[in-house]
Amino acid sequence: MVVIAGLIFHLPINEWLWLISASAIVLIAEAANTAIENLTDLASHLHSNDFAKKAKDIAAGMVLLAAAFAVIVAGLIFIPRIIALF
Ligand SMILES: Nc1ncnc2c1ncn2[C@@H]1O[C@H](COP(=O)(O)OP(=O)(O)OP(=O)(O)O)[C@@H](O)[C@H]1O
Repeated sequence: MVVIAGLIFHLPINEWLWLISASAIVLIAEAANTAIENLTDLASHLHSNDFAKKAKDIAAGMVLLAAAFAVIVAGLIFIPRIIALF
């Protein structure tokens, strides 16, 4: 959707770089989160453990922060252009 919107609005190269960077950060955070979840399950042997809970919650928070950053970047780029359409 972001790529299609970027093509429709003919974004300049610097804004494409922000969008690509934000998307890459989300994918990297998701990959790190998945790796941490798997390592945590391995280390905790799938048993309930406070350290395992904290590790998974912090890793999930990392993805949330990355997603929030991507939403802010996309909002700053697209909201003024969408408003200008009306
Ligand atoms: N071994 C554990 N001990 C204690 N709490 C755990 C443990 N494993 C998971 N939890 C808690 O359950 C929540 C969900 O864990 P889960 O492994 O399903 O991760 P998830 O964030 O739902 O992963 P996914 O990315 O697959 O959706 C964690 O955020 C954590 O709070």
